[in-house]
Order: sequence, then C-alpha cells, then structure tokens
Amino acid sequence: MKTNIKTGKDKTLLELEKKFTVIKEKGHYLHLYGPVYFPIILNYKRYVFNWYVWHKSEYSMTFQELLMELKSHGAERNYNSILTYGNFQYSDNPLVRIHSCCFTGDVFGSTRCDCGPQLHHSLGRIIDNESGAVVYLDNHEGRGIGLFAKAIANTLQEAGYDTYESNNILDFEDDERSFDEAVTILKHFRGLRGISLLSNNRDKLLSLEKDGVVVNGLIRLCGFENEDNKRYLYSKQQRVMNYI
Ligand SMILES: Nc1nc2c(ncn2[C@@H]2O[C@H](COP(=O)(O)OP(=O)(O)OP(=O)(O)O)[C@@H](O)[C@H]2O)c(=O)[nH]1
Repeated sequence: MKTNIKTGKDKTLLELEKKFTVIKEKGHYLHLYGPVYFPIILNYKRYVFNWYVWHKSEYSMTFQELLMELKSHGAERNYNSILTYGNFQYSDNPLVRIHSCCFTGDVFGSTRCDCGPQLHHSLGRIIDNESGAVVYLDNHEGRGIGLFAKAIANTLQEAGYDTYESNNILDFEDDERSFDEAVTILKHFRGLRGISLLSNNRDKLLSLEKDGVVVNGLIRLCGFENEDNKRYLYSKQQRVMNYI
C-alpha cells in the first residue's frame, strides 16, 4: 500500500513522526529527525551510534510539510547531523567533536589537511569515553566557503598563498563559519549539563560558551601532521589567535 504523505494518515508515517522534533531558536527552526540506528566500523570493530539529522528553515513545518519539501528540493539542501554514543543526554562528561565538513579529507582521505584523522580519532575517543557526540556541520565545507571555492583556494595554495590568504583573494573572510546550529543542538540534548570539547580551536569553545553551552574542558586533537598538511597547520597556528 502506498503511504499518503499529504494526509499523513498512514500508520507508518505516524510511527516515523514520533522521531520528529521542531526546535525554535533565534527566529529559525531546526527540524530534527532521529534517532536512526547507526552502526559503524572503526579500527576493525563495530560500534553502534544514534544518528540524528536536521533541516534548518525560517518557518516551522509539520512532518508532512517537511516530507513534501524533501520530495521537491531534498537533494539540493544541506543537512547537518549529530551522531551520539552511549547515554549522551545524561552522562557526566561526554566528549563532543564539532566537525566542519571536509569532503576532501573526510571522504577521500586527502592529506592536504588533518580533518579526516581528526574525525576518526574523535569517534574513537568518544567510544573510549563511553559517551559523546560528533556534530557534523555539512554547511561548513571549506570553513564555510563551500566545496567549489575550496577547490579554487587549494589551487591558490599551490601558487604560494596560505589557506587564509586564498580565502581572502576569493573575497571570503578567513573563517565564514557560524556555530549557532551546533549550539542549538547541544542545548537541545544537554541543556545546562556540561561537555568536554575535542578541538584545538579555543574560538570554537568561546562561540559555544557565549551562547550558553557549558564546556568543562578543551581536549586537543593533534599529532596528524604530514608532509602535505604541514604548511596548512602552521598557518592555522599563526593566524587563529586562540589556536592551542
Ligand atoms: N578554505 C579552506 N578550508 C579548508 C582547507 N582545508 C581544510 N579546510 C576546511 O577547514 C575546516 C576545518 O577547520 P580547521 O581550521 O581545520 O579546524 P577547526 O575546525 O577550526 O579546529 P579544530 O576543532 O581544531 O579542528 C573544514 O571545513 C575543512 O573543509 C583549505 O585549504 N581551505
């Protein structure tokens, strides 16, 4: 039997709708769906996470309205995710990695940056800690300049410019990212219960704290230097004031 998205009367849809939440924050709405059972393989072992995905919009939608929007424009949009592990909501000090999308490093294993190893190392740390989450921000690609501009920026780096100068030549700021959505999601799950952040970037911690996320500590993610990313990491240390 075909499900009826328009009326939402179908039993299957009503079941799915139980996983749907609308979060209002600062004049926009995050439409959150999950948990979705999410097994991964890390270092040859299998672990089970919970995956949630969200869609940001200026207006609030019902589940049925969202499904219709997905049907017409779903593949064109960016969606961000949170992968939670253990009792993320209530455990004492979960580890959190807020990871900006890096298609080249995370998916293809590019060694131009340290993003891929940071992501996999974070998953391992979270598993060892028995609780935590990776917030994966798909709309942060290339520190917020997008994949196409990042490809051009990479070419500029071949010509001798550093990662920030390359952004600036293309008329972007050094860093175009906003952490607002990560803040909303972390507050949704954790409220005022603290987390520890896996990052070398103290500015990230400050962005979270400024908007009310309680951060108990910053845990460095280093040791991923190689021949290809040496200059990229050096530029970050020089240019990001709060890089630790
Ligand atoms: N514009 C640009 N972005 C890059 C480049 N290499 C990696 N990125 C992006 O940089 C972002 C990661 O930011 P980083 O500055 O490496 O690290 P961070 O998130 O500020 O700090 P950490 O938490 O310590 O990783 C991802 O979105 C990557 O896609 C590059 O050469 N140019």
